[in-house]
Amino acid sequence: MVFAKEDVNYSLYLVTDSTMLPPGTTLYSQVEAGLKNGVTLVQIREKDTETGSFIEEALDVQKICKKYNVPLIINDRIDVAMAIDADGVHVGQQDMPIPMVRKLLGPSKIIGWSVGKPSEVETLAKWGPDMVDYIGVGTLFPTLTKKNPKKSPMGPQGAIAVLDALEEYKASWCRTVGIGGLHPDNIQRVISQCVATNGKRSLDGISLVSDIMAAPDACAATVRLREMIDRTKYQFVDCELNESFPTAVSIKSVISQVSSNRPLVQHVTNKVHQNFGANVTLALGSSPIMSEIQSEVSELARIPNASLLLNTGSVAPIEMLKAAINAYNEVNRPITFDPVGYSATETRLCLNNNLLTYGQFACIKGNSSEILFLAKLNNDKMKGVDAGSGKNDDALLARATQIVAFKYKTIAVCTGEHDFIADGTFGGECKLSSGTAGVTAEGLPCVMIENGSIPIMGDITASGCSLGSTIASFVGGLDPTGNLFDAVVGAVLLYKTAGKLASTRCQGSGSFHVQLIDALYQLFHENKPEKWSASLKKFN
Ligand SMILES: Cc1ncc(COP(=O)(O)OP(=O)(O)O)c(N)n1
Ligand SMILES: Cc1nc(C(=O)O)sc1CCOP(=O)(O)O
Ligand SMILES: [Mg+2]
Repeated sequence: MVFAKEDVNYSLYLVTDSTMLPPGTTLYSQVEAGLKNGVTLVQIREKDTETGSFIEEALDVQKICKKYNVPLIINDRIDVAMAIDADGVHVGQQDMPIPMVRKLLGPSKIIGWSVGKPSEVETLAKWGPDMVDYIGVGTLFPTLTKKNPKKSPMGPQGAIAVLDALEEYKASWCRTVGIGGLHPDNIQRVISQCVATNGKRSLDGISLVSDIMAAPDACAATVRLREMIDRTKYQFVDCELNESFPTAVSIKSVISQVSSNRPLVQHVTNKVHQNFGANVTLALGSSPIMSEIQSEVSELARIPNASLLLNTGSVAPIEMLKAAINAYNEVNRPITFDPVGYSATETRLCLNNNLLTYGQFACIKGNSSEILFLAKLNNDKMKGVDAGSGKNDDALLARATQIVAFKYKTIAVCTGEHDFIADGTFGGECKLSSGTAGVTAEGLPCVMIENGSIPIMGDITASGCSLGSTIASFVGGLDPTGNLFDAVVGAVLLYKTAGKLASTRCQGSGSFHVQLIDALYQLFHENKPEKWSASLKKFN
């Protein structure tokens, strides 16, 4: 049987490995369980099997695939693929060159190629549409399955670079599957985030080994994977993600929800911010906990209305930070991410990029330098952890905010004299192949908040960090019917109004600290957003 290439369904692509079979299972039982429950493509990959046995196994797997009308791909071994008339092969950068593979297999067979960087896309584009039919984009996340890996994990941002290259080199025929460390806890985020910058394509499928091959119940594992892949809504927080334009009424509602729900706001943050952040949180009717204890993050995340503020000025070990991200993502509780001093040092850059790859954030907040760098629009080394030197125009900052929101499918906040807030969540929509239907960063909802400059804000410690506390309180206090964008915008409007009010009441930076907490407390409990001095306008 020859499968028409355009009919190949890459959505759930099982790659076999008999070295990880649980007791009581076989290569065939795992493959059949997968095929029965939604696997759409199979690759036999048995790196430690002699040729004779490999052919026998391949023939038996082929029989099962035929029962389910699913194509069979052979890993590495073109000779075996020819010998059993398989539907195609998958080769990597160190295997037989693609043009030779195509010459041996002929035009109708499916050829897959491992791709880890844009330059390899340029090569396949030069070969043209008759060579590579799909690419395995990886290694996305760390995995123990592939022995002596030659590539370090690329994360969703690395996959985006590969998708962008496919668009740049106009390789429209080439399909894509993500591979490497894919499991139910990250599949939806991968489908949601791995979108070409032009919005015109996302991954065509999820390819994996251990989640099925090592599963004691491969049927249940496949059912769960299939359900995750087919879900077109990535509800990473239990509140509304639909597009909104915040109003005084909607922000009033947010504050009422925060006030009645009294969220627990776990601060993992720098020492300078801890005390002031706790007092800001209390002023906002919320309950702070400054815990960096790894063993309790799961319990804290499960407390009703829990919210995590992850400020990477913290000195907590990265294992604790990752455990916190996992814990809150696992229960769909919001994480506000503040990549303090994002690029000030190599250490911070590496840490922040590692964490950005590791989890889904409800909000990413930064000053203009951090946001510009995250958006790759400004490679200037930052001056310390304060905003970089030089004045950036509003259009540039708005665009940078939209780019960050799009890249991480989050609410992005850029703070400065004017604040910019962009919503890149797409209402939680996530789909294989079609990307964001051509919607790009520039098309994202973006608002600008003005309130005149408040120079004294820069004369106290933790003023920027404490906006993070405010955002984390607001997003944590939402009801399930509350709107995430409303909460973030409301938090920034309140914080800026309080800063302006405090600056008129204080005698200097010392009293400004106190006045800022008083102003936050007063404005929050009054809950009259229509009277706030900070103004909001649509930036696009
Ligand atoms: C779907 C898919 N993607 C990538 C690979 C890796 O292939 P390769 O780089 O050739 O490494 P080995 O699998 O041969 O170890 C794959 N097999 N399938
Ligand atoms: C076969 C393979 N190729 C990879 C690549 O990056 O090219 S990663 C990988 C193994 C993936 O196994 P698991 O789903 O168990 O993480
Ligand atoms: Mg190979």
